[in-house]
Amino acid sequence: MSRKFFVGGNWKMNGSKKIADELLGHISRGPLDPNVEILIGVPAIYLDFVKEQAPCTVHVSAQNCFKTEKGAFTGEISPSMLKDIGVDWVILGHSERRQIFQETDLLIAEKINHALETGLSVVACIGETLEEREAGQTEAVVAKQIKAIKEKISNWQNVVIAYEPVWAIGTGKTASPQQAQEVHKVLRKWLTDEVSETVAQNTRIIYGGSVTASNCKELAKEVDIDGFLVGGASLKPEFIDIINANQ
Ligand SMILES: O=C(CO)COP(=O)(O)O
Repeated sequence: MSRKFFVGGNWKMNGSKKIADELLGHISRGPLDPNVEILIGVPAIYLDFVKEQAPCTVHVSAQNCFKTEKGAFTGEISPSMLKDIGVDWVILGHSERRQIFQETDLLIAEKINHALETGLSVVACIGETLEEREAGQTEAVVAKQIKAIKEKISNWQNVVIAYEPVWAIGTGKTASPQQAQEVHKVLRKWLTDEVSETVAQNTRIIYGGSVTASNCKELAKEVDIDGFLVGGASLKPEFIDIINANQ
């Protein structure tokens, strides 16, 4: 199994130049496990600033982008603009985009396709709400979300899947290692059945939702958890401990 552990920090709409300097300071001082691929998802306005200073081993990522190269789409940024400033990654389909900005499965899939075609790598987020979980629909919901993506893309090589149950995001209520593993396993089986065994074995499936320094080690032990997408704790020094969860 060759999946490199992957830890992303999603700053969401937080930070300032001063805070970015501080966070980059923590990351630069490390120590960072060399066997971990690291990403920071930065507000678009600070991408250039952060890119200038981040260690070259850390991927600097956008948190969103649109589905076309250019045009009359006021307020949007395109994958080719990201490439133009040297940003090679984007987080797409985050539940906050889905819920607050009403992004649909189809729009997200189109964005992922265009980002990949432009040469970006993508962290593609999926996950069920509390209501859906309580109704026993978790597997059906994540299958529907991943299917929408599959229908628009042909190459999974530059895709990391982030399973982020909505009820665990920003709530302090982490999925237990067993709960997370169960869904990751379902997703890997889905990839085996619907895409290929190779894609299933090679695609990282990372977990997000109230990951902290104190719960990351237990989560990291699960066979199908290949890393994390971290919100709140990525704005704190403990992000380094989460990067090093496997040590
Ligand atoms: O949404 C998340 C990462 O994208 C998770 O956020 P929290 O870690 O703050 O729960």
